[in-house]
Amino acid sequence: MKLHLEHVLSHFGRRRPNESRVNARIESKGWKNNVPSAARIITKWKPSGPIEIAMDSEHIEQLIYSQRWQGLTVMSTLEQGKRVIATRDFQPGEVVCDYHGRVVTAKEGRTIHKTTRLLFYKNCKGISMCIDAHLPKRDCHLEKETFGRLINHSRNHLNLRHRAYRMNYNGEVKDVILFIASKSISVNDELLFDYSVQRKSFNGECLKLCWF
Ligand SMILES: C[S@@+](CC[C@H](N)C(=O)[O-])C[C@H]1O[C@@H](n2cnc3c(N)ncnc32)[C@H](O)[C@@H]1O
Repeated sequence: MKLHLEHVLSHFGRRRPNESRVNARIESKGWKNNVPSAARIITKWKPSGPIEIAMDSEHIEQLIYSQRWQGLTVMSTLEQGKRVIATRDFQPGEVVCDYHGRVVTAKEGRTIHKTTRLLFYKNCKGISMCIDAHLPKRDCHLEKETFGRLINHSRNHLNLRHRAYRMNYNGEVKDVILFIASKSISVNDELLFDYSVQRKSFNGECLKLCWF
């Protein structure tokens, strides 16, 4: 029983599964005896293993591809526009969602348009790159607006950290930005990350922003 439990827990190392995923995993293994219930496995689950392991996870790959990240909803307020709100708890270290868009060089990113919804990062070779998420929907999931591009900024109250990883995505090795919970996130908490810009960034343009 313990071995089965540990096996399933490690399979879902960085993202809490739902019951149907746990049951599918158990079924795929063909176990007949000493099988813990899906509910027990989910209760025992906590983020485990190096985050790099999540990159080999079919579970995370499917969530990125389908954008069916559960546990999140979008709400709007007049002052802050759209905001991404948690509808379930997330534990520190859990993958919450990704920043989804077209991967371009940072140079290209700076020339396309000067709006927000561009996330600049360095890839594993140290090259400056950019995820361009200005389009609300991507070819790969036309019916879904992605969550990552709607997450607001906070330096002092952030609950997500973001980092670029390489992973197999739709048959290719690609850069993917994952948002990981940096602290416990409770139901109704707004998701927030640090955009890594300062009030004086962009020649002081941010000084004028009331939300900054
Ligand atoms: C990536 S979008 C985030 C989603 C955005 N709220 C929306 O309605 O689409 C970035 C824009 O959101 C707004 N924003 C970001 N963080 C904010 C905050 N802490 N308070 C108010 N507005 C914020 C700014 O207008 C910023 O240009």
